[in-house]
Amino acid sequence: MAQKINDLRDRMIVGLDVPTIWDAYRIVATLGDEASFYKIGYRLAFAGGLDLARQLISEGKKVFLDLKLHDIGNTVTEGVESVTKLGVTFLTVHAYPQTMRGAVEGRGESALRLLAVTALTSYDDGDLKDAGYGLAVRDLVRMRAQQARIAGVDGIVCSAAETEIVRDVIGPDMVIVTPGIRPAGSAAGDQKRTLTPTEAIRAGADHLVIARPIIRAADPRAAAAAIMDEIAGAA
Ligand SMILES: O=C(O)c1cc(=O)[nH]c(=O)n1[C@@H]1O[C@H](COP(=O)(O)O)[C@@H](O)[C@H]1O
Repeated sequence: MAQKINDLRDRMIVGLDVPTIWDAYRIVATLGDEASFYKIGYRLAFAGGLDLARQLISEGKKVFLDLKLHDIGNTVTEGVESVTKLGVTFLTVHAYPQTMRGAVEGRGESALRLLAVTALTSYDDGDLKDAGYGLAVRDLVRMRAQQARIAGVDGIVCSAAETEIVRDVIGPDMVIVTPGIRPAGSAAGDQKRTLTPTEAIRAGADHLVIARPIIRAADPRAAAAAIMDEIAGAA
């Protein structure tokens, strides 16, 4: 796994889940060298976040564009083709076979890496049942990881609690990206499948996605530094 990640700092991806690009710039300035990789989700993507992505990339940061695309295959292909021109590192799509095949076609030979979201970390077995699924979380994650490997995407988004199952299915080359990370003592909020940074790294996650425990901390830089210390200690 280590060969996929050149810089230990890249293992921490900070979610810029803030309302405006000015709030995002403030966080990036505050974190300084503590963070090298940022995630832009819908909240910012619909509020100037694509320009922010280009700006961050021009400053040497890496960007994960979290759009969780899901549509008919042709529309996904065309959407992903547009994203390849932004220069972002990661893009999320939902792990439905048609969607993933469409996304792989749109990615083509570009440098964009596609991540397939298996089962959202705010879901437990009961939430999946409510959504009409007859599978437990772990079984759905395993099935979708298998389908993702066959479709040819580049990585999996799952809870760190499922890294072992997923690694077993996808082999050593695809990346595993885990949100739902909570340092000991921090509020889970709406997340249901959480692990600490240390547990996630020890379980084999390549990248940890963390938003509220950093961006809503009284001292975001200290919070990010503490998480990086945990990552370095467990890696
Ligand atoms: O694709 C994601 O990044 C994602 C997938 C998932 O299953 N769960 C999940 O929380 N996320 C994202 O990861 C971030 C987690 O944020 P916090 O719970 O505040 O750390 C949010 O931006 C979510 O949109």
